[in-house]
Amino acid sequence: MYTKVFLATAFTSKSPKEVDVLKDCLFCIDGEGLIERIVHPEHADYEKVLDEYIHTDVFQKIEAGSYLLPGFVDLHVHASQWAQAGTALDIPLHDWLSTYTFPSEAKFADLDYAKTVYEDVVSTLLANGTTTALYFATVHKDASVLLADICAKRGQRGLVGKVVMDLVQECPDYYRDADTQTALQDTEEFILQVKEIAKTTKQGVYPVVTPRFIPTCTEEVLAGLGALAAKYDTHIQSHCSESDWAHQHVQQRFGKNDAQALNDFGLLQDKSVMAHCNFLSDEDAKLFAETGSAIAHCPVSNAYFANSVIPVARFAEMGVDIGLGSDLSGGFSPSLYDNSRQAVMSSRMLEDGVNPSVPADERGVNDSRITIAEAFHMVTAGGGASLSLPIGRLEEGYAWDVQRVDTTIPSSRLPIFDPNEPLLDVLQKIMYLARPENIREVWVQGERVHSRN
Ligand SMILES: Nc1nc2[nH]cnc2c(=O)[nH]1
Repeated sequence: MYTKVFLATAFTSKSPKEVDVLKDCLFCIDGEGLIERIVHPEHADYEKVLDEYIHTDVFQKIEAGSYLLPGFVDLHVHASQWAQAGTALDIPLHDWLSTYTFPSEAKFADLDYAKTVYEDVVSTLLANGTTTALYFATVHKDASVLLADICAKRGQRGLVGKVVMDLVQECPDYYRDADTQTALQDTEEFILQVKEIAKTTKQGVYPVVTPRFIPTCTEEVLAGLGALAAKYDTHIQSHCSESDWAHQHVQQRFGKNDAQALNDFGLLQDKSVMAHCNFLSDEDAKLFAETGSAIAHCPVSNAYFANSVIPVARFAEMGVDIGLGSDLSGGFSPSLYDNSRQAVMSSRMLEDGVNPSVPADERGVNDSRITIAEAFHMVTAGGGASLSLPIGRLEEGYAWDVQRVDTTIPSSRLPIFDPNEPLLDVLQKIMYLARPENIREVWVQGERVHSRN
């Protein structure tokens, strides 16, 4: 017996560059919220399965004009920074952190305030089609546990990190870990508490070891965090080679690139996701591919803070796992649709170049462009592979993490006039033009967690 059966037309990524259209398929969901079977109209038992379920209350027909897409995976989001989204994007990263972000994050010592912001950001991401999020919380252990608890209760697959920053010279007195030992002890307690919360969920919540970035961390804490991640087999997240300033800071301190330094501390492994990575050398990218570490590409944020466009096409070609991150609030938008659009636009600017006074053949970087299908891959299957979780694809054995996009709502700006429009064109229009209003239902691990009537 299936617990749910959907009759729908859906899109899923077939390969990094190709999309599969699943037309009028039956998606059969098991009791754990996994896709047990996808029955295509040409399968011999299609009519039999349809007849068996069509008159039951576990059957749902997705009406014409609505399409199912895998839920999106946000590989880099500072949940606390939702409170300052859209502000101060005109100043450099270092100033933005010290004048806006650290004071704003310090407020999360207050659990009531943390609850208000965290409930809102989790709901907002779900309403934007984001079913899995890799979150930075703040340095505060209790508020970070609270974020994991809110994800658990709202049904979002949250991977949550208590942020570690213990380097006295680089962190303000009002906002850092008390000392190195406390940072490590708080992280260990945090990991254990989140593992307990995870037992109460169907979709899973996960503790993530989270050194903010090398510039705010002592060597002792970085090594200790690498050891904790190994001990508890957790995910790891940080920022890596984001901007000229951050990249050079690590070079000056260790005489090597960020990627190499992170690896030396045991922080690059299969469940590591590093944000930005704009200044990775080819050697660094090889290290990412060899260790199975992933890049969280944050194209909106990068336009403000990264001083460059990351060559994702080259790194993908080298075998690095890549997904997309909203990077609230270096990126102002909670929508991974917006980030997919920006990923394509930024890649085109890298390929063509941006300075009109330079001759065309010297202006850009060849073979840098990505298509919207590649962005769709990054925001779904690429995100799932980056986290080593069975999510981001509509395939048997994967979680039923799905968004229903209705292209027919009256306020929709989706110009679909021809009922026979090729479905791959419909997907392109959805990726470029859909807004939260179009996202009518969202499921995580088989449970409906958002609906808009
Ligand atoms: N974009 C971004 N980069 C960082 N580097 C260290 N902390 C941050 C942060 O909060 N946002």
